[in-house]
Amino acid sequence: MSAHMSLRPAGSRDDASPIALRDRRRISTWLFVICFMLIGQIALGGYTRLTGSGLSIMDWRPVTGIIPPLSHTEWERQFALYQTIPQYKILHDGFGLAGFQKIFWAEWTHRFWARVMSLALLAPLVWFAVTGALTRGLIARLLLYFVLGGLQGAIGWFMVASGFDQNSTAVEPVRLVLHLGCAFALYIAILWTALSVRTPRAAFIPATAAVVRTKRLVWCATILIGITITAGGFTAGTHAGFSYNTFPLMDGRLIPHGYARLSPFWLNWFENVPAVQFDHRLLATVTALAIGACLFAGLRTPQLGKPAQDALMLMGWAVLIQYALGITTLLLVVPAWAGTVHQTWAAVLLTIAIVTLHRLRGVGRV
Ligand code: HEM
Repeated sequence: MSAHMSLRPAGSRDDASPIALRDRRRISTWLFVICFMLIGQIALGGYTRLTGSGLSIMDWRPVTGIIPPLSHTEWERQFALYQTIPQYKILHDGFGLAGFQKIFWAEWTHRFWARVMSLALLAPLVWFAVTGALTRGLIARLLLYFVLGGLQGAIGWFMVASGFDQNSTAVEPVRLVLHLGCAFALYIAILWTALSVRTPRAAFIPATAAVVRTKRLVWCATILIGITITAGGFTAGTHAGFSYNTFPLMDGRLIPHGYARLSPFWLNWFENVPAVQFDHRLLATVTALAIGACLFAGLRTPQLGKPAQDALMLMGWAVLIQYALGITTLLLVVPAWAGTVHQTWAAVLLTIAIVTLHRLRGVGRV
């Protein structure tokens, strides 16, 4: 927050925002909590997928589904349903009711957390709206996020349903990526709103050539993070992390044998395991280099100001950690903990990139 704003008494309105300062703090803190909960949900989603738990609840009851089985008969009914799908026979055959309950609770917790989040968004939204703390524009935007959250639940079900098919033992990779991509898109939107409510007035940064170049680089790096995350979704969806468990070579070669096995060529990027894994490695490397370029340009440009430079430094550390987590996941052949941390840290890296872009909003703006 700028010194200009902090000099104003609590409850006063800043020129750039019709919302009172005290309310802005409360509203943005609430939205940051939602963001934090969303990162938790991304982690839970990763854990559910990596433990093979995602197909354990075979019906979709958005409201009453909050109640887990309460009797032995109901547990048996749910288990019997699960035993009819191919995944049970291939992945979990003979694991008994206790084994089923374990995977059930993972999926149930993922769905439960989604319901808790929707309440955590709706209840304060109604309160803030009724007490006049929100502008009409913000109410409309937050209601839209609520609806999109519901849609995300429906997309989740659309993904899960693809795993019940008689010919499949897992969900369709494209649907997995859709579910993951929409989660990240909604997360970015809520985070951006939270940041903008907290700091409606962007700090002025002179639009020198070096500043403009750095901002463009940060945009490129952020888009690359998004593309690498999508490629990570296909890596997870096709189970590509379970082969070629060496780095940097894949089966002794830089570009794996059989990269272009499928025809038409573009199909390899989505369905061909060696190509999918190679692409994710390559994109991750290009992303890390792009962030390195942002740092190189940004740290030599004092006009950017300390907040933007600090964010750039964090981005550098975050991508190094993410790269190392990716290699760890691969070399250890995707244990649930490593895959979950790798997926969750992708959200942290994206968060830092969005915060950096937000701090660069004021380039050329007086
Ligand atoms: C900027 C760097 C990176 C980003 C943003 C990133 C992002 C992601 C994401 C989001 C996923 C999970 C997608 C999902 O669960 O649906 C994933 C999966 C994966 N990534 Fe990365 N990744 C990066 C670097 C790397 C590197 C360097 C490697 C290894 C060389 C790697 C190996 C893997 C593997 C093996 C999986 C599949 C794990 C599984 O089945 O759960 N990643 N990545």
